[in-house]
Amino acid sequence: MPNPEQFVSGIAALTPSRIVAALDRHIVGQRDAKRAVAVALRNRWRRQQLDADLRDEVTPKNILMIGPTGCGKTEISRRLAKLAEAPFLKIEATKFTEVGYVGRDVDSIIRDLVEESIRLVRESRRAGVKEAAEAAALDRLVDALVGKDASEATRLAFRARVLDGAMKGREVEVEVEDAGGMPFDIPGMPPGSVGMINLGDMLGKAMGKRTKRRKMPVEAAWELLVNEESDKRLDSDDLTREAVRNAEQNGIVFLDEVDKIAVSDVRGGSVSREGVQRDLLPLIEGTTVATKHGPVKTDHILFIASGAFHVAKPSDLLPELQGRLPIRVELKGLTQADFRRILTETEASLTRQYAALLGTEGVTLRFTDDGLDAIARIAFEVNDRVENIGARRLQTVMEKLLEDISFDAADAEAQTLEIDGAYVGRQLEAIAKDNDLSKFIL
Ligand SMILES: Nc1ncnc2c1ncn2[C@@H]1O[C@H](COP(=O)(O)OP(=O)(O)OP(=O)(O)O)[C@@H](O)[C@H]1O
Repeated sequence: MPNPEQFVSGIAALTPSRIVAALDRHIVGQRDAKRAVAVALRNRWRRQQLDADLRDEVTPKNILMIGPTGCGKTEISRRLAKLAEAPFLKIEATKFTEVGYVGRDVDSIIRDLVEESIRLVRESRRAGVKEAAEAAALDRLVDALVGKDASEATRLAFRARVLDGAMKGREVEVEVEDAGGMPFDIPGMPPGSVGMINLGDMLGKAMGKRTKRRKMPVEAAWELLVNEESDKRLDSDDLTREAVRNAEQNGIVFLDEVDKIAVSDVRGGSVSREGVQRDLLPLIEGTTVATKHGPVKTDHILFIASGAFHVAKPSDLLPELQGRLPIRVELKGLTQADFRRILTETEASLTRQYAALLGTEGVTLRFTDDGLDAIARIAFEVNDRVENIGARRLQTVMEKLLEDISFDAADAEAQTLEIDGAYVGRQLEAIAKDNDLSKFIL
C-alpha cells in the first residue's frame, strides 16, 4: 500500500486506488461512494491529457449520493477536494426555496466558489511572494529613511541596519495606501455580484489608489510595507485569473438536500421546488456566470448532489437534472461496528482528539476495548430509538461522556484515566435509557 502522503504532491499521481486509500484514512466504509468520487477526480486529470478540441467536449459526470444523514457524504466530498487542493463549496439546495429568495440567486454558488478559489490560490502564493514583497518593502523603507538620491553605499549601510534591527524605534515617514476607500454594492443587486458595472473597481482603476504620508516607527513601517507589497502582488489580475480558472477546472460543488427539492411544491408559498431545480439546471449543464472577477464557466465544475431520498426518489427530479447526475451511489446507514471503527481507526478520531486535548492538561486518557464497545453501542441505540443522526451521534455521546473529566482536568494532578465499560455505563446508561433525556442531552 503506498503511503498516501507521498502522492499529494501531484494530481497525476492521484490514481483512483490511491484516492480511495487516502479517503480510507478518514472515512469508514462507503466503498462505492469513495470509488465514484475517485473516478470523477481521475477523469479530470484524464481530460487534461486530451487535445484541446476533444478536451472541451468532455464534461464531468456528476454524482448523486443517496444515503441517510451523517453517514459520510459531505466528509467524502470535502476530503476529496482537500486531496486535490480543489476549491470546494457546500450548499443546501433548500436554501433557495426560502422566502425572500429571488430567482437566479443560485449564481451565488459560483460566486462563492470563486471566492473560495481566490482564498486557496492566495494562500498557496503567499509563500511565493514573501521574498519579493520583502525586497520591495526594504527598497521603499530605505528610500524613506535616506531619500532616493542617497549614494549606493549609504543605502547599503541602511539596508543592513534595518535588517539587523538596529533601526528599531526610529521614526520614519512613509507613503502608504490610504485605506479610507469603501467597496460598495449596487442597491437591488446581491452583495458581491457584478451588476453591469462595478463602480468601486472602476473608480479605483481610473484614479489609481490614493496614498498618504504617515509617520511611524521603522518596525511598524516595515510590517505595513511588506503587507502592502504582498497585497499588491497577491491581488494582481494574475491571481484572480488563476483563481477563476481553478474554480472552472477544479471546483467541486456539494449540493446537499437535493431530495427536498425533488417534489414540486403544490402548496405554493415559498418559491417552488421545481423552480429551484430549473434554476440549478443551467449551472450543472454548463453556463457562464458573471462575477465581479469576470465571467466564470461552469461546464467543468464537478457537482455532487446529495440527499437521503427517504420520501422523494431520484426519479422525482426533473428529467434534465437526473440526466446531469448520471453516477448514482448509495451510502449505507452506519452500523454499531462502523461506529466502533470510527471511534478508533480514523486518523483524527474523536478518541484521539479528546486524548490530545486532555493531554495538554497532563491527563492521559485510555479507552479500553469494552469502553469503546459501550460508546458505540449507546450511540447506535440512541440513534435507533430517538433519531438517527448517523456518526454525528458519536460527538454528542463523547462530549457527555467526558464532560466531568474535561471540566476537572485543569485542576487535577497529572494522572491516567481509564474509560472502560463501567465508566461509560455510569456516565451514560441512565440518560441513554430515557428517551426524553436522550433527546435533550445526547
Ligand atoms: N463513514 C464515516 N466514517 C467516519 N466518520 C464519519 C462517517 N460518516 C460520518 N462521519 C462523521 O460524521 C459527521 C457527519 O458526516 P457528514 O457531514 O459526512 O454527513 P452527511 O452524510 O453529509 O449528512 P448530511 O446529508 O446530513 O450533511 C462528520 O464529522 C464525519 O466525520
